[in-house]
Amino acid sequence: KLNKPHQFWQTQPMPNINEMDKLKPGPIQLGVLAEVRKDPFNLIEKYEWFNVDLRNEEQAQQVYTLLKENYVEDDDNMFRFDYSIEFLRWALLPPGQYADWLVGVRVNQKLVGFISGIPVTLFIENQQNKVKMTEINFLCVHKKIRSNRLAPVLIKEITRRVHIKNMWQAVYTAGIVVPTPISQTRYYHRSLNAKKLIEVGFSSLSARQTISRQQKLYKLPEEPKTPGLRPMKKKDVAQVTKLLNEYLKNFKLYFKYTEEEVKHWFLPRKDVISTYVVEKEQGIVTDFLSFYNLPSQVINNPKHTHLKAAYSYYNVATQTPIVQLMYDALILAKNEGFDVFNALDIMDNDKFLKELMFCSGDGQLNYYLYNWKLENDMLKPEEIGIVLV
Ligand SMILES: CN(C)Cc1n[nH]c2ccc(-c3ccc(F)cc3OCCn3ccnc3)cc12
Repeated sequence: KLNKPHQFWQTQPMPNINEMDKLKPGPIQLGVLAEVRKDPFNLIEKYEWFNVDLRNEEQAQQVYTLLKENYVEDDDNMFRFDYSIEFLRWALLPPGQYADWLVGVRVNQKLVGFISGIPVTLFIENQQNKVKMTEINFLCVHKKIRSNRLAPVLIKEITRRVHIKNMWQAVYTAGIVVPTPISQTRYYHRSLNAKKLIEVGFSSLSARQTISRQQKLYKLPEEPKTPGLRPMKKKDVAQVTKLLNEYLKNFKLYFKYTEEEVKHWFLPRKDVISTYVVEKEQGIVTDFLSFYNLPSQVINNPKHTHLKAAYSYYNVATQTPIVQLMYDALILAKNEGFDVFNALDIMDNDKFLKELMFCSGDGQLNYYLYNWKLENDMLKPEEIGIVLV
C-alpha cells in the first residue's frame, strides 16, 4: 500500500509534476480494447453493483436521497447541494446515454454509493483534437461508509465501463485538488435576495452595513431591458445551435452540440434550466442566456431550509452587450425566485462579474482531463468553454 498522499491517483494516467515536460500532448496511455476487463471490479462482502434507471421513480428517489444527504458541501459545511430528481434526469439522461453508465452500489437494497458518466465529444486545444469521451460527475459515498476505499472502486468501475466502449479519456470537475488540475477556476456570487442571504449566513454585515442598505445596493429593475428577450422555444433550436457552436470555438476546451443536444440541454424545463433568447426583426435570434436551478440545503438553520441558487450556464452575446445581457439574466433569475446568481470566471464571464457586483466565492472549482496531456499543462479559466453541473 502506497503511503503517499493521493495513493490512488498516483496509479492513474494523469501527468504528475516531474514527468510534465517529458510527455507529448495527447493521450498518455493508448487503450487496448482486448485488454479491458469484461467483468465488474470486486466489491467487499454484501456490497453489489446496481445500474440505476433514473426513469424509475423509486430508483431516482434513492439517488436523490443519497446525494441530498451525502454530496458536496461548502468549505464551512453550512450548505449541501440538493439536486432535484428532474434536474438529475436532465443532467444524466442526455441523447446517446448508456444504461450502464449510471453506476450504483447497494447494500441490502439500499444505495450507498454512486458515480455517473455521460458521453460527450470534447474539442481539446484545437479543432483536430475532437475526442469522444465521458463526462464524469456525482461521485458520492454515504457518509457512514467513508474510508472503506469505495470511491476508488467506483472510479475504476466506471473507467472500465467507458473503456469497454472504446473511449479512453474523461473530463470532470471538483472543489478539491487531486493530481492534476488542467485549470483552477473561481466562483462568484451576485446577491438577489440580500435579506435571505444574511439570514442563512451566506453573507454577513460589517459594522457600517444594514440589511436595508444591502437591499438598496443590490436592487434590480422589475423587468429586463433588452427588447425581444423571451423564453427559448423549440423553433429557436436551429439558430441557438449555430450561435452556440460558433461562440464556443473561441475556447480551448468545448463541446460541439447537435440540434438534438441543444433541445435537451437548453429547452426550458421548469425548476431545472431557463434559457432566454433575444429575437430581432424577421425572427432573427442574435443572443441567448441560460442558467440552471441548483438549490443548496441550509444545514441547521432555524428559519430557512434552502438557498435558491441560479448558476450561469452558457451565454452568447453577438449583438447585445454581454453586461446588459447578464444584467437581464439577474433580473429574470430574481423574478423566478432565486436568492443568488452564481458564475465561474470561465469563458467571457470576467467581462461582467465586477460590473454587475458579483462577490468572490470562498473556494475554487478545478477542471480535470483523464489520460490527456495538454500542450502547456494548464489552461486559463477564460480558455475553458464547458460548464459541468
Ligand atoms: C460542478 N459539480 C461537479 C458540482 C461540484 N462539486 N464540487 C463543487 C465545488 C464548487 C461548486 C461550485 C460551482 C460554481 C459555483 F458558483 C459555486 C460552487 O460551489 C459553491 C460552494 N458550495 C458547495 C456546495 N454548496 C455550495 C460546484 C461543485
